[in-house]
Amino acid sequence: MVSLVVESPQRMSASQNVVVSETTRSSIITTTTNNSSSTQKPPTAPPGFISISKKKLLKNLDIINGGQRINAWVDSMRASSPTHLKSLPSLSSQQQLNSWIMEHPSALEMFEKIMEASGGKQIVMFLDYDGTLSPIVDDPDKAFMSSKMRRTVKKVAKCFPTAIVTGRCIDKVYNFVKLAELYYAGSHGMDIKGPAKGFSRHKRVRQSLLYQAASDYLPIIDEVCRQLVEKTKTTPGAIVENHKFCASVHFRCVDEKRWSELVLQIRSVLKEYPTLNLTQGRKVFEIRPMIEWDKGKALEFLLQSLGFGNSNSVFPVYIGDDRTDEDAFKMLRDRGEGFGILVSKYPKDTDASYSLQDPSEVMDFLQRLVEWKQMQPRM
Ligand SMILES: O=P(O)(O)OC[C@H]1O[C@H](O[C@H]2O[C@H](CO)[C@@H](O)[C@H](O)[C@H]2O)[C@H](O)[C@@H](O)[C@@H]1O
Repeated sequence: MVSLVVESPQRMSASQNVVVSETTRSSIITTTTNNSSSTQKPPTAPPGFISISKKKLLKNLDIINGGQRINAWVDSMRASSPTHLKSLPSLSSQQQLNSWIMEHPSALEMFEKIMEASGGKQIVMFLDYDGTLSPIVDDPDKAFMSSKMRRTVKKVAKCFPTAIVTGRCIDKVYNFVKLAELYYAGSHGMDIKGPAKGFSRHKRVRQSLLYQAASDYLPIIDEVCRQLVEKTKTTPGAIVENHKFCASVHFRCVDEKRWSELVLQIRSVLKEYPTLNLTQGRKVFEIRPMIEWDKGKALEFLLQSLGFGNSNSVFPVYIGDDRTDEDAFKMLRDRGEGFGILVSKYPKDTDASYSLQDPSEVMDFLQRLVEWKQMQPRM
């Protein structure tokens, strides 16, 4: 049994409540209601009991429940984006790593075998952005991809239909990638665009809209982002990003001592929005509409748009590093077509079949893919 370093072990909804039984509590606390008439005095509690109004009791219960939830969030924040296996004894961590690698071998080492498995089917490439095409950095606005990576992705797109699937909004990711020939699924797949008709390699053309799964949420996300900016401004290092159909609150640069304060701030905003979900990525909270749509659904939608809906002649390959990429890995496993590659140096619980260590290995893999394609006889 391998014990794993999991980036965001819990997927919790902001509206999920830990239920504390009132029956148990009533043995130590008696409650009084606020709707008793002004002439009626609330009954006094017998000696040894505390008298507390129902309103106050509910508030206190919420603090107790909230406290438990906040600790769970902070634990999960601590586990997010591990950078080393320090907490594990070195020998066993090496054994764990070896055993994980056996289960999720390097996509570079298995390259020939993977290509053999594609068996002449149409390869379609899906690429996550942060941590996959660009290295993870402190400032999300400075997550640039290298020119070499851009040239490589450009070559990949000449060989195979290629899509960027990201948590960021399309405009932001486009500013980093700058390739009009790609498909883009932004806001965790809730905003999908394709290369514009009449696309020219020489001039920038607007992508054409294919699907927006959460268009109703646009004003809500805008409002929530404004409130989150306001609420978190007293927490140094917190960064709020508006991704149009979803939002992110970064804690990579927030002092660990202030994490619970940040969770409280986020929760105090989200409690007014029961249709939004709170999940966690790499040192980031993700706020998303509570709808049945994710990167896996976006992948399926794109395959359908490309004419491979029920086809068994397609071989999709998805490369990603984060928790939200798991929905796409799972989709491929369930379809029994293609496979996922997880970008990680550390063992993680994943539905991906293969692994690559970091964006530079992703680039090597993509380059080999292009070379392999160029060697194939033309049909
Ligand atoms: O789906 P992705 O493209 O992987 O987007 C997920 C989040 O990526 C970005 O945050 C991550 O990268 C930042 C820059 O390297 C890093 O500072 C942060 O800690 C990472 O979580 C993006 O800024 C987020 O909004 C996305 O949700």
